Formats: sequence, structure tokens, C-alpha cells
Amino acid sequence: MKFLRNIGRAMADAWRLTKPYFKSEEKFVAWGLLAAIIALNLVSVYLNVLYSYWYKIFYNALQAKDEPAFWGSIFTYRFIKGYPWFVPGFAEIAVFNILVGVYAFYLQQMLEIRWRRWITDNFVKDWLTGRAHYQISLMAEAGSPLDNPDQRIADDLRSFVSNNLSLGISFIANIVNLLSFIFVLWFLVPPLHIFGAVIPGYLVWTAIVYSLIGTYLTHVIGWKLIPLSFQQQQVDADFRFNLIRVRENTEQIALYGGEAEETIGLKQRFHAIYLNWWMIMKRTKALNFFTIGFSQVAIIFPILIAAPGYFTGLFTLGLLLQINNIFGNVQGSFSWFVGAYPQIVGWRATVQRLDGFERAVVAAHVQQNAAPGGEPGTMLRADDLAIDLPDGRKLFAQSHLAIARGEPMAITGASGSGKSTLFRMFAGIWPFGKGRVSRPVGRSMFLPQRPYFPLGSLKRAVAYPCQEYDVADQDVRAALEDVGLGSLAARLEQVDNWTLRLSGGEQQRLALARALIVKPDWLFMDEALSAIDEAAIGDLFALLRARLPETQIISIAHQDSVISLHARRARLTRGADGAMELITDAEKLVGE
Ligand SMILES: Nc1ncnc2c1ncn2[C@@H]1O[C@H](COP(=O)(O)OP(=O)(O)OP(=O)(O)O)[C@@H](O)[C@H]1O
Repeated sequence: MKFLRNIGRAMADAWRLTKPYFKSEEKFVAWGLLAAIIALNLVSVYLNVLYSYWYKIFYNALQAKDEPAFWGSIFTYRFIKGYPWFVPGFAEIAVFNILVGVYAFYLQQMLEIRWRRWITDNFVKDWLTGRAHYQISLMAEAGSPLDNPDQRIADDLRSFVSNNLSLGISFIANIVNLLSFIFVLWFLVPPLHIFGAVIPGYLVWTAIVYSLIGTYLTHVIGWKLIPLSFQQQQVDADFRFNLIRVRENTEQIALYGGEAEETIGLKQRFHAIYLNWWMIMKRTKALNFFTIGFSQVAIIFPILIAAPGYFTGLFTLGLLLQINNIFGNVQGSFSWFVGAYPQIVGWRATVQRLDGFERAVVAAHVQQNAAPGGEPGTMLRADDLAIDLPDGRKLFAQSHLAIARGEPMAITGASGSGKSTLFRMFAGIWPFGKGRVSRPVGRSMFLPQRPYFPLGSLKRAVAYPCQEYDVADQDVRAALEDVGLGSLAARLEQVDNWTLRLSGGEQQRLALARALIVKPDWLFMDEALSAIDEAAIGDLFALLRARLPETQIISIAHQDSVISLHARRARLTRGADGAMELITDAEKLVGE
């Protein structure tokens, strides 16, 4: 019962993931390809049935030493007496089999890549819209982690689509194969007379019992592979993620001389792969003993069952071998589950991981919507605002806060006091807390201390988050010149890992160039000048103000040289209840 319930749940999950594509704008192509693939597979079943009749003709010709019949069976069509259909020779069946086999697979691959493209686009979109990717990362800290979303999008989707198709199609083909051969076997073999009873289709019953026992035992031995396979995908992804971290932080690691530590860390990660793999190996060994043994017995089993009929003269050699072939097909189809078990195990684990991803994305959107919000206004304003940490601890408590347009404002406070988190709240990405935050109308831009650069050309790095094709080359060059990176202006097309290539100060200058291009109404800088040499800070700030006269600047800053550039100040300090509060320089605050 539990087994059937599990199968039902797996099918429901898989269907939920499958359905959208077959109802999408690509549905006609999808259904067309699927229908063609299934049709070709059915033709293949039909060719198999033809083969079984061909066997009989062929072996009877051999037994009768009938040379013309022998050659005829290889090259020409043969009409079988008593049957309403004809049997082509071996050559014709083989040619059709080749064509059907090649095109069934070709079309299956075509459907696979189209489906994968569609579902990957959708997963990427779901992950990136509504800041779900960020909320998912916060969920891990709030206690419901989703491991390696990248692997789920890249690897799990690939194997889901491919396993779904190959398992689904082979399942359908097997059912049709089974029904066709049961039909043939039932009528081909005379009923068994035993102890005065007559058992029609006794070989069919034998095949059913044999295969059901096989299926049941396979599941008993193999079901533990499902969680192990799930676990394997996770530890593999963890290991790869750690390798990527090393690649991305190669310079820091080299400077720290952290290679030995990294080696141990990677070894430990790999150890998790190793241990889990051992468990998979042991289970697979037990399963293989059974499935390989089962298939070995299946080679001889039908001959053993039918041989008495041959020896008593009831069957010709041709019929005996036909029965063997047909029984093999019936039993093979019944035992589909046995052979496909390892693939089903992988498929189930993949479906679980993708289902987990989808649920996490839904939860992430709910969490994002929980971020305090309010009607946009002319100023940045918060009422009854409280900010918590993901684990529920209180970080910031303030009933009221209003920042109007005016002179640049600097926000200061001790390390870890919550300045960046306050900015996250202003940006609307921090869901932990309550109150109303009314963000100013117009475009806001946030510059973090460590800028992010997408992989690609320098122009893409500067234009980000705008599309590089939406920004004119001369604007990018002018912005680079303005922020003192004129030497880069001639290299816009150069592709590099700019996070590794540029110095910390250059990276921050490049981020300022972005602000010059975007011209936001509100510019939030979170220690965005911290890596720039003291002598240049004043000039760069003056440049920002000159080029962006309409932009309201709010900076988080520690350095006096930066703070002094701001006419308005606010300070995060600990209030009476232990949570932080923002104390503003009231005289200079242009209030409500
Ligand atoms: N995603 C998070 N999960 C858990 N705790 C967090 C998270 N982000 C921030 N915190 C915690 O919230 C507190 C405030 O962090 P925040 O980065 O806002 O401080 P800050 O004032 O900007 O510090 P600094 O001046 O050092 O940059 C810190 O104790 C930090 O550990």
C-alpha cells in the first residue's frame, strides 16, 4: 500500500512539473513530437511481433532443411497461412527497425531539448523574479534551507526531462508490447491439460507470476536507493560549489596561503561523496545480484516451461523458439520495472528536488511580499518600523523615520549595528520585521561595498544592471573617464572576470560610473567609497553631485573624510530596549 502511495505521489509530483510545458505556447509542437515518438515506438512493437513470426518460419525452414524457404525468409515477404497479415523477410524488418529506431530517438532528443529549454527558462525566471533567489538564501538562515538551486536548474532539470521522456515512452511501449505478445502467446500455445484441468494461456500466467515476484523483490531490495540517490546529488553539488568558491577566490586563497586548508576542506566534502557512494554501491550490488540473476534465469525459463510440449511432439522447433521469443517479450515487458529501477530511483530523487525548488520559490515570493511596504511618496519614510534578524532576534526598533530630499545624508554606526540591513529594508528586500515603509517615487540605486560584476565584456560590467545594448558606448566611455578609469575606456569589448581583474578601488570607481549612467533619483551608497584613496574621495563625491544634481545621496560611512562630505548625519545607536535606533541630526533634516 505504502509502495503504491509512493508511486502515486511521485506521479503526481512529476505530472505537476510536466503539465505546464504541454499546455504552454509550444504545446502543438510538444504534443506533435510526442505523438510521433509514441507512434514510432508502436511501430517498433509491431516489428517485434513480426520478428516472432519470422522466427518460426526461419527455424522451421532450418529444421526441414528447406533451403528456398530459408533464403525466402531472409529477403522476401511471406504470407502465413491462417493469419490475416503477412510477414516480411528479415531484411525488410531490419531496414524498418533501423529507420524507426533512429528517428524515434532523434525526435525524442528534439523534444527533450525543446522541453528543457522551456522549463529551464521558466525555472530561471521563477528564481530571479520577485527576488526569490535572495529570499531563498535568507530562508536557509531562517531554518528552511534549499541546497544548491544552481544544480537543480542545471542538472536536475536535464535529467528530469530526459528520464521523464525515456521512462514514459518505454513504459507505454512496454504496455503495448505486453498486450500484443500476451494476445499472441495466449492463442499460440494450446491450453495445458493437467490433473484433469484445462488451463488456457498457461504460459501467460506463468510469465505474470514470474514477473510480479521479480518486481516485488526488486523494490524490496532497491527502494533504499531513492534517498541515497537524493543525497548523492546533494553532496556532488556541494563539492562542486566548493570548487567554484576556490576558483572565484583564487587570489585571496593564494595571498592567505590557504591552499592546505582548502585541500582538507575539499577532501572532507569529497569524503561525503565517497561515503554515500559506498552505500549506493552496496545496495546496487544486492540489486544487481537479483536483477542480473533474474534476467539470466529468464533466458532459459520459457524453454524449460515449453520443452515438454516439444518433446511430446506438440510443438515444432520453430514454434518452440517462437514461444521462447514471445514469452521473453511478455516477461521482459512485465519486468520493465525491474530493469528500469535504477533509472526510476534517479528520476524520483530528481522530481523531489525539483518539487522542493518549486515550493521554495513559492515560499520565497510569499516571504518577499511580507517585506514591509507602503505607498510610494516624495520622501523615504517608515512608520512603526521594526527590523528583525532571520532567527527572530530584534535588530532595529524605531516607530518613525523620515528622510526628505535635500543635502546628502551620512548614516554612521558601529560595525554590525544594522546599517546595511536598514538599507535592505529601504530596498524592500528584507522581509523580517514589521511596519510600513514608504519608498520615494523615482529610480533608486544601491551601491554595495563590494560591487558585483557579471561575467562578460567590460561594457556589460559597467552598464549593469542595464542591458549593455541599451547603453551607448560613448556614455560608458565618458562615465569611465569621469571616475578616473580612462585607461579602461578603450577596452569595452574585452571579456574578463572583472572581480578578479580590477583592484578594490577600481571596482568602486566602476560602480560609481554605473550611477553616472543610470542617473538615479535616490542613490544609496553602502561604504561605496571605502576602498578609494583619501585624496580622490572628495573629487569623486563632488563629481557625483555635479553630474547628478537631482539625485538624493544617502551614504553609510565609517571614514570621517566621507562623513564630512555630507551635510546631514544620522547615527545608529542602541536604544533603551536593546534594539538599534536611528538618531538624526534634527536641525539639518528637511522634515515632513
Ligand atoms: N542574512 C543575515 N542573516 C543573519 N544575520 C544577519 C544577516 N545579515 C545581517 N545579519 C546580522 O545583522 C547584524 C547587522 O548587520 P549589518 O550588515 O546590517 O551591519 P552593519 O551595521 O552594516 O555593519 P558594518 O558596518 O560592519 O558593515 C549583524 O550582527 C549581522 O550579523
